Amino acid sequence: METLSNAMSFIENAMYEQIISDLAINQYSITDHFFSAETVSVLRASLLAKHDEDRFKKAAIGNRVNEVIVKSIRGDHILWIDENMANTAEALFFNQINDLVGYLNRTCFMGILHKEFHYALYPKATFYKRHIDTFKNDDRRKLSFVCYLNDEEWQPENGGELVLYLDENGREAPKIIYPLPGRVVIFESQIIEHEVKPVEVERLSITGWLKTR
Ligand SMILES: O=C(O)CCC(=O)C(=O)O
Ligand SMILES: [Fe+2]
Repeated sequence: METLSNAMSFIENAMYEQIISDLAINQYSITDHFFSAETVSVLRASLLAKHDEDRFKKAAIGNRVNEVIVKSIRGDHILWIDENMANTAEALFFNQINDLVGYLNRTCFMGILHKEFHYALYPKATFYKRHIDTFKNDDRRKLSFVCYLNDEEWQPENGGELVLYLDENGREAPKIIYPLPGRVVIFESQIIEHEVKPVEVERLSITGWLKTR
């Protein structure tokens, strides 16, 4: 039987603590090697296999009830990932996400109840113009999460930087982030405007949201 002290025992996780403190101070966090090289490599293979099977769709703007495809705003192709149908790679992904969510809820009472994730592939010359991740008719998205699945040789000239438009004492301060493999960027969905710069080389990622209610 589980004793009370077992139930309450808690192992502090330095990586998660860093994320929590970065989010509290800056409203965003960047974590390199959130996923191991092995996990990134199986997730990339899973993304590419499903893309080859033609399962991706052109991404739309708006939420699932009122979406439209506008190539002048975003040009990525996406595929939603169903946790209940996860393959081995996706199960590794969700294990780690669920661990993070459990930690956030236990330590910060964040009240994350739902999550949604999709693969994204940005073909050459596509981009995602400056936007915010919450919808007019739905503000449940609390934290935006992006994980990059590009290969190890990713170069700055490949483009596709994520730019976060931060506020520094009332002045706009763009923060440029390269989509390096295994890197995870988490930010406040309701606050931070951001964009994906045009890509020169196909750019691979998983994007998702941790949601309340
Ligand atoms: O891929 C990224 O860096 C960000 C993607 C994004 O902003 C989105 O899908 O809403
Ligand atoms: Fe976004």
